[in-house]
Amino acid sequence: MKKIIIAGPRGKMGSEAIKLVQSHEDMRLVACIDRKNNGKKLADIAELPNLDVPIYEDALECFSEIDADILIELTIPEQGYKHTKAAMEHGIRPVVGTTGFTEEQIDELSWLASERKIGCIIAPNFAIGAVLMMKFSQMAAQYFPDVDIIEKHHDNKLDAPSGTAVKTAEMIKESREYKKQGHADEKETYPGARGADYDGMRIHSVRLPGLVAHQEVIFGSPGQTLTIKHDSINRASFMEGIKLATDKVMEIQEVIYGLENVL
Ligand SMILES: NC(=O)C1=CN([C@@H]2O[C@H](COP(=O)(O)OP(=O)(O)OC[C@H]3O[C@@H](n4cnc5c(N)ncnc54)[C@H](O)[C@@H]3O)[C@@H](O)[C@H]2O)C=CC1
Ligand SMILES: O=C(O)C1=N[C@H](C(=O)O)C[C@H](O)C1
Repeated sequence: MKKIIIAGPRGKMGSEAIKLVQSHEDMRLVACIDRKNNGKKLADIAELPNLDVPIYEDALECFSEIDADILIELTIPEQGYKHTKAAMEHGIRPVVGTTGFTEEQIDELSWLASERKIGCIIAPNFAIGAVLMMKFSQMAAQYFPDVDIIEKHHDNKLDAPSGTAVKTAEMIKESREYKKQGHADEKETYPGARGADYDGMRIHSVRLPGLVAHQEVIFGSPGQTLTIKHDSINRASFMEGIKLATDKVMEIQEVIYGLENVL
């Protein structure tokens, strides 16, 4: 039985993750970390399930008092990093969905995990379809070095580009020969028109109400284009990946960055 703490229980992902834990007999929710409601139980909060599970505002207090195996981290970048680091320092294995961590932060967490010999999984996207979209894009980039990534999300998203777009670009970089795209003399009439530059390829972030999480990777070469596209139409799409990660994180003693390394 894996004892689980969820950070961000009132969020769109956190509330879905509570349902995930409740629906599996090999997992038990033992606490939540929220930015308010300290000392209350989940059952005291109208929008949360009727569970006798304590809520902590202070992650350190939670990790010291609660006997847990895994932290499922689904909050915001700055806080998520602190929670992840502190969890490992308390012997609790993080499964991190929160995006927006810097490369340096991921390196720091990798070092900590190796030193403490504790597992941690950081996955910018837990949807299996999104992982396949990234893998297919990595394959295609071998033959099509000209590529634009267009990610589209709801307008409550804090980080841009999305964690998925960053991971896609990193994976493409591994198989694509460097190329600075577009016209050598091109100029932006309005700054940002050509998107973010990652290793010569372009990333565009769309933020609109009504969207959930969507990405298109468009490749072009003379006379043809190839589009690889994935849509999450609701947050249930991420739950199978979170479940896989909670199983895997118990077996490893390092940071795994990306669900493609778990499947
Ligand atoms: N890896 C993946 O597959 C996915 C990752 N995400 C990421 O997960 C994170 C959460 O996404 P959503 O649930 O959509 O956002 P949300 O805005 O609905 O929820 C975030 C929650 O974090 C809570 N929070 C903020 N500061 C906190 C603190 N100091 N302590 C505890 N809780 C705090 C907020 O109260 C809120 O309930 C984001 O970073 C998002 O990019 C989202 C969807 C899928
Ligand atoms: O904030 C979101 O919603 C999502 N965030 C992740 C990201 O940044 O890639 C995963 C998914 O796209 C949903």
